[in-house]
Amino acid sequence: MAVSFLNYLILVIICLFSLLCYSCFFFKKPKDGFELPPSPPSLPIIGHLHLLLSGSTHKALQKLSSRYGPLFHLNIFSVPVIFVSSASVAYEIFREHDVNFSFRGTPPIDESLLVGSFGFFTAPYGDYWKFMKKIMVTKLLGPQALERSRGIRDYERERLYASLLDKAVRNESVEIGKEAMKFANNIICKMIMGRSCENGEAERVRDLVTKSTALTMKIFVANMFHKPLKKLGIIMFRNEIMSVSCRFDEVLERILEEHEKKKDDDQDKDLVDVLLETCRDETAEYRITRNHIKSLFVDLVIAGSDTSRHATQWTMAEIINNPKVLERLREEIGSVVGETRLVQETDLQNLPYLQATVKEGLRLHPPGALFARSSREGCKIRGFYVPENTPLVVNAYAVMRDPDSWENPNEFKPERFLGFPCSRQQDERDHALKYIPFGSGRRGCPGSNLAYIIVGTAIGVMVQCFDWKIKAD
Ligand code: HEM
Repeated sequence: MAVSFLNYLILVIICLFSLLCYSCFFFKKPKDGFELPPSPPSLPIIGHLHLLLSGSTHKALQKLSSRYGPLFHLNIFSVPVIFVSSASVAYEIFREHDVNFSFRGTPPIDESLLVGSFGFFTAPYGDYWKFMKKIMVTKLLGPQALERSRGIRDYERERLYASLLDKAVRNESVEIGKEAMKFANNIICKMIMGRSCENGEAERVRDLVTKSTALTMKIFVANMFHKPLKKLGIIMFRNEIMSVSCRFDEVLERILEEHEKKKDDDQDKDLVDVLLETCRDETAEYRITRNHIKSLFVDLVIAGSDTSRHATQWTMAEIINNPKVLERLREEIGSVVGETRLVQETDLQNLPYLQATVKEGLRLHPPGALFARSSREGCKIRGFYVPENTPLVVNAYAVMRDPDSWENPNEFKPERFLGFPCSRQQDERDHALKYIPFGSGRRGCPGSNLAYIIVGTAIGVMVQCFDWKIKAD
């Protein structure tokens, strides 16, 4: 459905482009002596656009990389986009050009709370990003902040167990994705806005996260084409994106007002309280507005909920299809936790095989299979030229299935993450470079520790307490 709509839209764009002189959209020519990375033959006007329209873009791009190498480019109309598909090229970029690629390009719709210009995700690497990252780590995602919010996750873990038990007793089928989404979303909402989440707001937010996730492809397309199309006065998918943004705005305005009504001497401050204080503080290192707070909230729930859902769902599917893995997980949990209590997040450090299983699930099925950056300045990679302001997409799916880096890359083998008998540190370093489900460098995911806890405990509970069988359609 989404693809046919896209096809229609692409046709409209092609017509527009053929009517207009598009030479003004051409990127600067490569610097003397250096060429762009290799590229497949392209079609007139649309360039390689058709290659990106398959259902599984990351797989289509992986195929192209086996033909054109780990660093190649595609032209979308006349805009070159660079693609990275091997651990060694990704390593070169994150180690030698990390600052230059710590940008994500300009957002398609400035005023939107969804990937707009107030957001953290889209913020250029600079003062605002550094200021918000510090608050995010100290108040939400760093080790001490995670320790303070453990009670929230314990409560949600019990609720997950109760919900699964209820269905099991009634012999009902379970949609793992739905349960995992609810679990992750409740945790993230409560960690950010504390009690306000209890008045049914979490459900409304979850519904909006689902709508935003469904918009992902359109946002990606809007992002790619907004530069040339803006010149024509066209902003793609504007109405749909703004409709979700406005609904987020309504929910979030209510939450902010509720926080403002709270007494000042309330010691129990959540992230929203801290950000509202910063908003009022005229001497703050960086002056933020209500829109910055709302956009950060939107970024965090979108970045954290659906990714955790995806990881839990796929890892459980692999476990159910690999009975030996399931058996070993049960044995490990049984020997560490026993049968009289529910597995909890403090157990995770003593459950290496469960941790390895989650890592392997993320390797084979990364929720962020493609993540995008943009070059601030022109630079040289592997002898090729990458012009300034050029989108660069890292294919984490291809990097983590690269046969040069992984033995039997398409097999689900959690054992590959179990300790390294000799020269441990060097092996661990090598692993870190080719294992990028959370990206890498300055703009790498700040929520990876929380994600491991959410996915690890959800899978722990599902494996410890229930038998699973795939329902035939
Ligand atoms: C399994 C779960 C998750 C996966 C696979 C994942 C993956 C990613 C990836 C691939 C990126 C882009 C990294 C890059 O450009 O190098 C990212 C960015 C980000 N993630 Fe996650 N993520 C997950 C969970 C979370 C959670 C739980 C949160 C917080 C609640 C979160 C917050 C963010 C933020 C704020 C960014 C933007 C970082 C920046 O631009 O500086 N993520 N994530």
